[in-house]
Amino acid sequence: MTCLYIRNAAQLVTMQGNNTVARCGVSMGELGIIEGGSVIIKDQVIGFVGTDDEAVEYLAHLSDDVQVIDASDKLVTPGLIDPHTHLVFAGTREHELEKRLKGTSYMDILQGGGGILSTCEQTRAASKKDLYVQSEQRLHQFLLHGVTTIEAKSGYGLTIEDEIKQLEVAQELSQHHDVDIVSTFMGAHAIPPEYKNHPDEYVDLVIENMLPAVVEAGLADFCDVFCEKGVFTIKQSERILEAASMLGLQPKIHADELASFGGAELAARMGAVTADHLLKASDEGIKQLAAQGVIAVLLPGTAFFLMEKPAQARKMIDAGVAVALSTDRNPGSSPTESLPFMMNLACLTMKMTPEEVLTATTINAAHAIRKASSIGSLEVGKQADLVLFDVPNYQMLQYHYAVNHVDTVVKKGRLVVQSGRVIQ
Ligand SMILES: N=CN[C@@H](CCC(=O)O)C(=O)O
Ligand SMILES: [Zn+2]
Repeated sequence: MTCLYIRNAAQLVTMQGNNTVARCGVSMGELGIIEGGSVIIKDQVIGFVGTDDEAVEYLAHLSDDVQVIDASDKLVTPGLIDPHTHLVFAGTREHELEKRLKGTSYMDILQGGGGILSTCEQTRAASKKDLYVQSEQRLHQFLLHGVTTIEAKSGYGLTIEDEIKQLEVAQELSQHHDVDIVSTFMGAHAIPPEYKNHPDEYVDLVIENMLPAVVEAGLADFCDVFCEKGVFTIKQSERILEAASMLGLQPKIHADELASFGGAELAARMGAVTADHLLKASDEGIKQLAAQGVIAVLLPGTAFFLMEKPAQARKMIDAGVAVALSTDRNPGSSPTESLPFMMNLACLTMKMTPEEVLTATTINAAHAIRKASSIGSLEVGKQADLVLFDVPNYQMLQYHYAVNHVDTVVKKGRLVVQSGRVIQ
């Protein structure tokens, strides 16, 4: 057997420490850096993490062949994790950008039958094959940006068949692509046009038909709801998430994105795994998220692209909320796979530190999808997902911004990106 020896990194960001729960407060600033650090991978798993002198000693006792990757002028981190995407959908919505630039709001577009509903129309019309091919291209982009695991939501089907179709495509992609996918059922992403005048009947359909079908088919781990003024009410969101929890799906909430609506408070009350967006979260909501250990998944690219004020990340971190970051990849409010650019925006628009953004896209993002026991840090026994960035230190990722610094990606111990190109 051949093992992979990543040698002598300028900086090795391990995220070692107490990783039993998501990090909050000062521990979001602790990266567990080893200067001149090395990692040795055997059989998809990390076998050694330490200084290069220690690595040489460790290798002396191994009889395996060794493939060496010299990382001496590079930054090495855990594979980045994106805990909030709407990966599987058909088509694009560039015409909406022009409308928004001229003053029409995102919500006006949705309420006029466009936005999510126009993607829903295109997704319903698309074959599984089409959806697979379009989503696969997005996954390639994620990988090129150092992302090795993502969460992906349904929510552009809004019928049982079309929601299942999206989730099946995500499952097939996860089986065949190097990026791992964790799935979330989001039948409550919008009220479909056929239920426009009786939304509670759609909520009943989600609860009585869609949820059991999704669970029966084993297609999702989480359930999410777009809890927002003009979309799903607090009461409707609560009903759906309670029903989902009863069936074993863990709750997540699109909360307080466009209006202060009590979404953060609902997330805390329900013990949701995450509350996402939170641009308009109230002070009380922030306090309750901290008290209940709900992870805030912040999406600075969405605020940027919708030209809204970003979430109050500093206030949240100072209040003790554990923060994760994500692209929110979708065709309307965040058409990008660049998680590194989201990290830049988190620093530059929300004043998160370079240390905090790395925590938010590794170990805290792993907690946000309940995968922290296997990914999110470089520790012996964990899955060997790593990124080599062509920079000498972690601060450079935020300073030399909006540039893709990814050189090499290792997924489950295998080289999948080299010199910035996907290896087929
Ligand atoms: N806000 C709701 N859902 C997505 C946007 C989906 C879309 O516009 O297609 C979000 O998280 O931003
Ligand atoms: Zn979203």
